[in-house]
Amino acid sequence: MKGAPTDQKWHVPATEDSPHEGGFRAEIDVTVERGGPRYGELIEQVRTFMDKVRYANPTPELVDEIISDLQEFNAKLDTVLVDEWTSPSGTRIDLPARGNITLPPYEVVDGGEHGVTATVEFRPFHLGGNGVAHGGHVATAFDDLGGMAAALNVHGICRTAYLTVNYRSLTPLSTPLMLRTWVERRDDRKLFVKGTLHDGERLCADLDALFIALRRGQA
Ligand SMILES: CCCCCCCCCCCC(=O)SCCNC(=O)CCNC(=O)[C@H](O)C(C)(C)COP(=O)(O)OP(=O)(O)OC[C@H]1O[C@@H](n2cnc3c(N)ncnc32)[C@H](O)[C@@H]1OP(=O)(O)O
Repeated sequence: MKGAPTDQKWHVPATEDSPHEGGFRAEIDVTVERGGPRYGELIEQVRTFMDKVRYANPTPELVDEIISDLQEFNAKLDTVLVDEWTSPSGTRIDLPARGNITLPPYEVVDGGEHGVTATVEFRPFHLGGNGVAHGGHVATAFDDLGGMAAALNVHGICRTAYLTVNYRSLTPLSTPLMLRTWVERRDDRKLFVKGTLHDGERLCADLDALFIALRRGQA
């Protein structure tokens, strides 16, 4: 098996309280409570673990030991799996990147119909090569924060139709960067979104994207 796990049950069926099956919910059930007060520390430990894995050259014995520890952690989490809408990872709006472990951690400093401004710091595990960020992770940050600008503009969830990132200069790791996104033009359900990523005064990348506002109940 390469590239994706095929032996996992990822699908959690909808219930009456969570009638989302087959769809992309129009609202996100955000929270500052699920997972408890130390949930952010858990996410941070996971990110730190990924940083270490990216740069470690472990002995085979240490690999055996860590696999065994991870199997124990995974068995613990197997007992508390829920659906994507109620998992704190992605819905904890009080945490960087809503506690979403898959996103580069960002902190929104301003957001509204006019756009979003956030600080973002690519972690050591976001390495592309030669000590700088992988372009795909830069695109991920733009997708999420571009999508957020679109969502705030229409007060509803939007989907990416296209996303063009121009890489203007290298994007450093472990450095607070400034990411801005805004809706430049709206044409009914089409939101033309622009964005920039800066390291101080230096432009690292910019964004040209189209997001489509979903119709109610649209998958
Ligand atoms: C606190 C919480 C924060 C919440 C913040 C959370 C932010 C998360 C953001 C993450 C966003 C994602 O990654 S979403 C995942 C990545 N994206 C996807 O998987 C999308 C896959 N594609 C689709 O599902 C679909 O193609 C859609 C939804 C994009 C569009 O389908 P549709 O709804 O049926 O609409 P459709 O009629 O086709 O298109 C509507 C209009 O847009 C135009 N259009 C559509 N696609 C394109 C295109 N690629 N390039 C040009 N134009 C296009 C059409 O010509 C049409 O124009 P006209 O004839 O009207 O003029």
